[in-house]
Amino acid sequence: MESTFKEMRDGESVLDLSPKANVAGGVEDVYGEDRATEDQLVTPWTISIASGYSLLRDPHHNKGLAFTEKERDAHYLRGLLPPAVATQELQEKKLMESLRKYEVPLQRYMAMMDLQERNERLFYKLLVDNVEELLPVVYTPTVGEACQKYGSIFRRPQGLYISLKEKGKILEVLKNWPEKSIQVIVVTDGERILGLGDLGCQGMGIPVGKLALYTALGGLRPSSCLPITIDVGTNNEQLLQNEFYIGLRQKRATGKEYTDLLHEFMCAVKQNYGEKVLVQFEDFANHNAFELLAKYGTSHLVFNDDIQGTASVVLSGVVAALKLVGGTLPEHKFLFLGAGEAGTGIAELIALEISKQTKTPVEETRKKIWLVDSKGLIVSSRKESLQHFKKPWAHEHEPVKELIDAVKAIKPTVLIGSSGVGKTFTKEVVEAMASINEKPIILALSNPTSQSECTAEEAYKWSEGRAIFASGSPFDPVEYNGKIFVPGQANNAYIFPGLGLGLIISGAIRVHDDMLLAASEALAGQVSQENFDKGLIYPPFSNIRKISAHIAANVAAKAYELGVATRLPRPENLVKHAESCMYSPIYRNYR
Ligand SMILES: NC(=O)C1=CN([C@@H]2O[C@H](COP(=O)(O)OP(=O)(O)OC[C@H]3O[C@@H](n4cnc5c(N)ncnc54)[C@H](OP(=O)(O)O)[C@@H]3O)[C@@H](O)[C@H]2O)C=CC1
Ligand SMILES: CC(=O)C(=O)O
Ligand SMILES: [Mg+2]
Repeated sequence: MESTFKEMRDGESVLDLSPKANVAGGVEDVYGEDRATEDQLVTPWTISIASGYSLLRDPHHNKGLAFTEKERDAHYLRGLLPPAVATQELQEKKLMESLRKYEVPLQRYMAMMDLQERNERLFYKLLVDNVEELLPVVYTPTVGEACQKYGSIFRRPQGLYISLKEKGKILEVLKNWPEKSIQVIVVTDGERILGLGDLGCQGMGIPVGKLALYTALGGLRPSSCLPITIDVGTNNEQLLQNEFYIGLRQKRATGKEYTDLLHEFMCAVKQNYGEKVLVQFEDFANHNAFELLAKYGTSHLVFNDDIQGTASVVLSGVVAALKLVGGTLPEHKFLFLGAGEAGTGIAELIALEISKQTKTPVEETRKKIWLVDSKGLIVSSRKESLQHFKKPWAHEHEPVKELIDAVKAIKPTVLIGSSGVGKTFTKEVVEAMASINEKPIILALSNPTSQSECTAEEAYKWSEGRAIFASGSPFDPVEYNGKIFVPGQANNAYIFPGLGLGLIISGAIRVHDDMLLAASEALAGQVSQENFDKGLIYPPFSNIRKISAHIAANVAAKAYELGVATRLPRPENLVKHAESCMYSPIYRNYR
């Protein structure tokens, strides 16, 4: 059965620039943030959606026990629900209580995914209101375990799967997706999922999780977000042998077969959604990631979260840390363990910022930054055999094999872990940093928690409480010598939701490095004295929607300044505008 009813829906309206809806025809504008396009201002929203039993099974519109008596009458729900009517707040309380009873994180993840499938608004209400508690459930570290076990826990498909079988038909596949006005795509090919390696098709947990954050943290509409996994096979033998594996059972396609499929995908995306859809590359292996970004960066609105988002968040953390450790950015010296996407991406953005501050060529400012890969310190004698993204970091120095020797030789003030290998910041390494620096900055970025270069407790204990520490996955506060130390989370989740929102509200058609710097500056500007007093270099995630609005505003302002914004005229107050565009998960009233 189908009924026609009017609601103020989070349709194509949210990110349009038209004035607030005051729609004739009685649509209930109960929530201030609802917006409407100009068309809708003329024609009242009247949409036909399922009613009765099907309405209860439609996650976009289902409200469970929160359907009012009137709604139960109007939409054929009588008898399909028990008599009690609950508020969204009561539903939220009940769900949080039951989530907290699960002892196994993966059970919490599955409960959250079930909720997303059952009642989307309630899912986002929980996530927005309990972000610090639920981020580790829907995101790192638990999403890592979920991807590893994705086949076993698979119930209903989420997102779009594009495999080699769909070669030549990708446009048709995109058209199968039920939502038409897509604004952000997060796509992976599953080859480097967090620090867990090649998880093939099971990497889908990552685009799904990242896009949940786009909505909860950045206010993008759920219906405008599309998670995609491109399946070209996997080289993970364990998965290939696993009877529950959900992907293609073959080794990864490479070379022309791979690039042709990706090219067909990128062309189909532009053809189907236009040039203003943001494509976020996520967790590709570095041998493809840099090339894809370079190849499509000039023709599409693309962003690589691991290279660019991470760079922006880490630069922000380091700039904020200067308030605690003193000195200017150009006065600091950086050493990385890991010279891949994250490591070289961060290094390049720091070098760019120093270059802007000192008006020195970036070739010069790079000399303050050193990287160690699996073969040791990157030095000029290795230049010939290095991958292209490492070459700019091959400075004059004698070969050094071990990290500890590199720390002693380079004497960095900032040590950044981006290797994907856990426990590599040993006691000796942290002690060496603490002997060189009064307040060493130590960032263990690798995810999930098992791959963190060291724990928060180790960083504080081994540095005798002097380290300024942050990590990619969250750690609890640590008590050391009677003092509580609160570690921050240096994760690109601070940046991509706000950056994406800024690109969308300005209608940007390209991503530019200056936007990453603008995002970074906005984030650093949100760290309060109270945060600094606790040793934090990032603001708490509980303020993330406000933080995202500031990031979005800075990014949009840069887009207008660079002439790549297409939404005109430019709103005067971009922060307010960003806030007013954000999706609210509060239930709508139906009539
Ligand atoms: N906190 C955050 O927001 C983010 C965290 N990350 C995390 O960073 C990690 C790396 O990601 P990414 O840069 O994309 O991965 P890449 O594969 O691109 O790079 C990994 C780098 O680490 C080096 N490496 C591997 N093993 C060792 C070792 N034992 N000793 C020294 N170096 C080693 C590799 O060396 P070689 O080149 O010689 O193989 C390579 O240079 C992952 O765990 C990921 O989860 C990534 C993005 C964001
Ligand atoms: C956080 C993230 O993007 C990663 O670990 O890959
Ligand atoms: Mg990533």
